Amino acid sequence: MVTSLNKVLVVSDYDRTLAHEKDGFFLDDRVKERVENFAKNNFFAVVSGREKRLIDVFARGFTPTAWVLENGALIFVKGEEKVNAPECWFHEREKISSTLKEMNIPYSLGKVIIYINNRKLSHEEISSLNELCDVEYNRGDAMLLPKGVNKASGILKLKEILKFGGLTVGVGDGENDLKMMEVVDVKVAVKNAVPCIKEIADVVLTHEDGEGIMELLDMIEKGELKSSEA
Ligand SMILES: O=C(O)COP(=O)(O)O
Repeated sequence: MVTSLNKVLVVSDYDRTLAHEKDGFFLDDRVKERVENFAKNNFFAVVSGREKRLIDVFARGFTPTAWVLENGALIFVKGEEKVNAPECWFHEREKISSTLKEMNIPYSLGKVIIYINNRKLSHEEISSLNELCDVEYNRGDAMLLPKGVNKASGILKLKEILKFGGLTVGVGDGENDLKMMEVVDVKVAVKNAVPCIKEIADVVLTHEDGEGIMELLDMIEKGELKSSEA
Protein backbone atom coordinates (compact mmCIF):
# COMPACT_ATOMS: atom_id res chain seq x y z
CA MET A 1 0.00 0.00 0.00
CA VAL A 2 1.27 3.49 -0.87
CA THR A 3 0.75 5.79 2.10
CA SER A 4 0.66 9.56 1.94
CA LEU A 5 3.88 9.64 4.00
CA ASN A 6 5.93 8.12 1.16
CA LYS A 7 6.91 10.30 -1.75
CA VAL A 8 6.09 8.70 -5.07
CA LEU A 9 7.62 9.27 -8.50
CA VAL A 10 5.06 8.92 -11.29
CA VAL A 11 6.58 8.49 -14.75
CA SER A 12 3.94 9.08 -17.40
CA ASP A 13 3.83 8.74 -21.16
CA TYR A 14 2.43 11.79 -23.03
CA ASP A 15 0.48 10.90 -26.21
CA ARG A 16 -2.73 8.98 -25.44
CA THR A 17 -1.82 8.89 -21.74
CA LEU A 18 -1.60 12.48 -20.45
CA ALA A 19 -2.95 14.02 -23.65
CA HIS A 20 -5.89 12.91 -25.74
CA GLU A 21 -5.78 12.47 -29.53
CA LYS A 22 -9.22 14.14 -29.82
CA ASP A 23 -7.67 17.34 -28.36
CA GLY A 24 -4.96 17.23 -31.03
CA PHE A 25 -2.57 16.22 -28.18
CA PHE A 26 -2.88 19.65 -26.54
CA LEU A 27 -2.79 19.14 -22.77
CA ASP A 28 -6.08 19.80 -20.99
CA ASP A 29 -5.86 22.59 -18.36
CA ARG A 30 -7.56 20.41 -15.71
CA VAL A 31 -4.97 17.65 -16.17
CA LYS A 32 -2.17 20.24 -16.12
CA GLU A 33 -3.39 21.70 -12.82
CA ARG A 34 -4.01 18.29 -11.24
CA VAL A 35 -0.49 17.08 -12.07
CA GLU A 36 1.18 20.31 -10.92
CA ASN A 37 -0.72 20.05 -7.66
CA PHE A 38 0.39 16.41 -7.20
CA ALA A 39 4.00 17.38 -7.99
CA LYS A 40 4.04 19.80 -5.04
CA ASN A 41 4.29 16.85 -2.64
CA ASN A 42 5.50 14.09 -4.96
CA PHE A 43 7.41 13.77 -8.22
CA PHE A 44 5.85 13.60 -11.68
CA ALA A 45 7.93 13.15 -14.83
CA VAL A 46 6.64 13.06 -18.40
CA VAL A 47 8.45 10.36 -20.40
CA SER A 48 7.74 10.69 -24.10
CA GLY A 49 9.00 9.89 -27.57
CA ARG A 50 8.36 13.49 -28.51
CA GLU A 51 10.82 16.32 -29.10
CA LYS A 52 10.99 19.30 -26.75
CA ARG A 53 10.05 21.80 -29.47
CA LEU A 54 6.68 20.04 -29.96
CA ILE A 55 6.04 19.47 -26.25
CA ASP A 56 6.61 23.22 -25.73
CA VAL A 57 3.66 23.84 -28.07
CA PHE A 58 1.30 21.07 -26.93
CA ALA A 59 1.91 21.41 -23.19
CA ARG A 60 2.69 25.13 -23.03
CA GLY A 61 3.50 26.37 -19.53
CA PHE A 62 3.21 22.90 -17.98
CA THR A 63 5.70 22.37 -15.14
CA PRO A 64 5.99 18.75 -14.01
CA THR A 65 9.07 17.77 -11.93
CA ALA A 66 10.97 16.63 -15.02
CA TRP A 67 10.79 15.69 -18.70
CA VAL A 68 12.38 12.62 -20.27
CA LEU A 69 12.01 13.24 -24.01
CA GLU A 70 13.08 11.72 -27.35
CA ASN A 71 12.21 8.31 -25.91
CA GLY A 72 14.75 8.51 -23.07
CA ALA A 73 17.57 10.35 -24.84
CA LEU A 74 17.05 13.83 -23.34
CA ILE A 75 16.31 14.72 -19.73
CA PHE A 76 15.20 18.12 -18.45
CA VAL A 77 15.12 18.94 -14.74
CA LYS A 78 14.63 22.55 -13.60
CA GLY A 79 15.40 23.80 -17.11
CA GLU A 80 18.70 21.94 -17.29
CA GLU A 81 19.20 19.53 -20.19
CA LYS A 82 21.12 16.23 -19.91
CA VAL A 83 21.89 14.10 -22.97
CA ASN A 84 21.45 10.38 -22.28
CA ALA A 85 23.51 9.11 -25.23
CA PRO A 86 27.22 8.42 -25.87
CA GLU A 87 29.22 11.08 -27.71
CA CYS A 88 30.02 8.61 -30.55
CA TRP A 89 26.29 8.38 -31.39
CA PHE A 90 26.32 11.70 -33.24
CA HIS A 91 28.94 10.39 -35.67
CA GLU A 92 27.02 7.09 -36.01
CA ARG A 93 23.81 9.03 -36.60
CA GLU A 94 25.31 10.60 -39.71
CA LYS A 95 26.09 7.13 -41.06
CA ILE A 96 22.54 5.96 -40.26
CA SER A 97 21.09 9.04 -42.01
CA SER A 98 23.11 8.20 -45.16
CA THR A 99 21.91 4.58 -44.97
CA LEU A 100 18.29 5.76 -44.69
CA LYS A 101 18.76 8.02 -47.72
CA GLU A 102 20.21 5.09 -49.72
CA MET A 103 17.24 2.96 -48.63
CA ASN A 104 14.81 5.72 -49.68
CA ILE A 105 13.32 5.88 -46.19
CA PRO A 106 12.10 9.38 -45.20
CA TYR A 107 13.19 10.42 -41.71
CA SER A 108 13.50 13.43 -39.45
CA LEU A 109 16.03 14.26 -36.75
CA GLY A 110 15.49 15.35 -33.17
CA LYS A 111 18.38 16.50 -31.03
CA VAL A 112 19.45 12.85 -30.51
CA ILE A 113 16.73 10.64 -32.01
CA ILE A 114 15.86 9.70 -35.61
CA TYR A 115 12.13 9.44 -36.42
CA ILE A 116 10.58 7.41 -39.23
CA ASN A 117 6.89 8.30 -39.23
CA ASN A 118 3.99 6.53 -40.91
CA ARG A 119 6.13 4.02 -42.77
CA LYS A 120 6.17 0.32 -42.01
CA LEU A 121 9.74 -1.02 -42.17
CA SER A 122 10.34 -4.42 -43.79
CA HIS A 123 12.18 -7.21 -41.91
CA GLU A 124 15.26 -6.62 -44.10
CA GLU A 125 15.23 -2.88 -43.36
CA ILE A 126 14.85 -3.51 -39.63
CA SER A 127 17.67 -6.02 -39.52
CA SER A 128 20.11 -3.74 -41.37
CA LEU A 129 19.18 -0.82 -39.06
CA ASN A 130 19.40 -3.04 -35.98
CA GLU A 131 23.11 -3.50 -36.64
CA LEU A 132 23.57 0.24 -36.18
CA CYS A 133 21.05 1.24 -33.52
CA ASP A 134 17.93 0.25 -31.57
CA VAL A 135 14.62 0.45 -33.46
CA GLU A 136 11.56 1.04 -31.30
CA TYR A 137 7.93 1.26 -32.37
CA ASN A 138 5.14 3.49 -31.11
CA ARG A 139 1.90 2.59 -32.89
CA GLY A 140 2.76 3.18 -36.62
CA ASP A 141 5.98 5.15 -36.10
CA ALA A 142 9.57 4.03 -35.56
CA MET A 143 12.28 5.68 -33.47
CA LEU A 144 16.00 5.02 -33.91
CA LEU A 145 18.25 5.50 -30.90
CA PRO A 146 21.68 4.47 -29.62
CA LYS A 147 21.79 0.87 -28.40
CA GLY A 148 20.40 0.68 -24.86
CA VAL A 149 18.79 4.13 -24.93
CA ASN A 150 15.05 3.95 -24.32
CA LYS A 151 12.45 5.08 -21.77
CA ALA A 152 13.95 2.68 -19.18
CA SER A 153 17.48 4.07 -19.39
CA GLY A 154 16.04 7.61 -19.35
CA ILE A 155 14.08 6.90 -16.15
CA LEU A 156 17.10 5.31 -14.44
CA LYS A 157 19.18 8.39 -15.33
CA LEU A 158 16.41 10.68 -14.05
CA LYS A 159 16.26 8.80 -10.73
CA GLU A 160 20.02 9.29 -10.40
CA ILE A 161 19.67 13.03 -11.08
CA LEU A 162 16.77 13.37 -8.59
CA LYS A 163 18.53 11.03 -6.12
CA PHE A 164 15.16 9.28 -5.88
CA GLY A 165 15.05 5.86 -4.23
CA GLY A 166 11.33 5.60 -3.44
CA LEU A 167 8.40 3.97 -5.15
CA THR A 168 8.13 4.55 -8.90
CA VAL A 169 4.79 4.23 -10.68
CA GLY A 170 4.80 3.99 -14.49
CA VAL A 171 1.74 4.78 -16.60
CA GLY A 172 1.39 4.42 -20.34
CA ASP A 173 -0.50 3.18 -23.37
CA GLY A 174 1.84 2.11 -26.19
CA GLU A 175 4.58 -0.32 -27.23
CA ASN A 176 7.35 2.16 -26.47
CA ASP A 177 6.15 2.14 -22.83
CA LEU A 178 7.07 -1.56 -22.40
CA LYS A 179 10.70 -0.71 -21.55
CA MET A 180 9.51 1.91 -19.05
CA MET A 181 7.46 -0.78 -17.31
CA GLU A 182 10.64 -2.86 -16.75
CA VAL A 183 12.09 -0.29 -14.33
CA VAL A 184 9.04 0.78 -12.31
CA ASP A 185 7.58 -0.73 -9.14
CA VAL A 186 3.94 -0.38 -10.15
CA LYS A 187 2.82 -0.71 -13.78
CA VAL A 188 -0.34 1.15 -14.75
CA ALA A 189 -2.23 1.13 -18.07
CA VAL A 190 -4.72 3.78 -19.13
CA LYS A 191 -8.06 2.34 -20.33
CA ASN A 192 -7.10 3.02 -23.96
CA ALA A 193 -3.72 1.19 -23.76
CA VAL A 194 -2.72 -1.42 -26.35
CA PRO A 195 -3.20 -5.06 -25.22
CA CYS A 196 0.53 -5.72 -24.54
CA ILE A 197 0.56 -2.94 -21.90
CA LYS A 198 -2.73 -4.00 -20.31
CA GLU A 199 -1.48 -7.60 -20.06
CA ILE A 200 1.53 -6.69 -17.91
CA ALA A 201 -0.18 -3.92 -15.88
CA ASP A 202 -0.73 -4.21 -12.11
CA VAL A 203 -3.57 -1.71 -12.51
CA VAL A 204 -5.74 -0.93 -15.56
CA LEU A 205 -7.45 2.43 -15.09
CA THR A 206 -11.18 2.83 -15.72
CA HIS A 207 -10.62 6.11 -17.60
CA GLU A 208 -8.76 7.04 -20.76
CA ASP A 209 -5.83 9.43 -21.21
CA GLY A 210 -5.73 12.50 -18.90
CA GLU A 211 -8.88 11.38 -17.07
CA GLY A 212 -7.00 8.16 -16.28
CA ILE A 213 -4.02 10.15 -14.97
CA MET A 214 -6.31 12.11 -12.63
CA GLU A 215 -7.85 8.81 -11.47
CA LEU A 216 -4.34 7.44 -10.78
CA LEU A 217 -3.19 10.51 -8.84
CA ASP A 218 -6.36 10.33 -6.68
CA MET A 219 -5.63 6.65 -5.98
CA ILE A 220 -2.03 7.42 -4.94
CA GLU A 221 -3.02 10.33 -2.69
CA LYS A 222 -5.81 8.31 -1.04
CA GLY A 223 -3.41 5.40 -0.43
CA GLU A 224 -5.50 3.15 -2.67
CA LEU A 225 -2.77 2.05 -5.08
CA LYS A 226 -1.89 -1.57 -4.42
CA SER A 227 0.52 -3.97 -6.12
CA SER A 228 2.74 -6.86 -5.05
CA GLU A 229 5.64 -4.38 -4.72
CA ALA A 230 3.78 -1.43 -3.20
O1 LIG B 1 6.68 10.14 -30.27
C1 LIG B 1 5.47 10.40 -30.22
O2 LIG B 1 4.85 10.90 -31.16
C2 LIG B 1 4.66 10.10 -28.98
O3 LIG B 1 5.41 9.71 -27.91
P1 LIG B 1 4.80 9.13 -26.52
O4 LIG B 1 3.60 8.26 -26.84
O5 LIG B 1 5.96 8.36 -26.01
O6 LIG B 1 4.43 10.32 -25.69
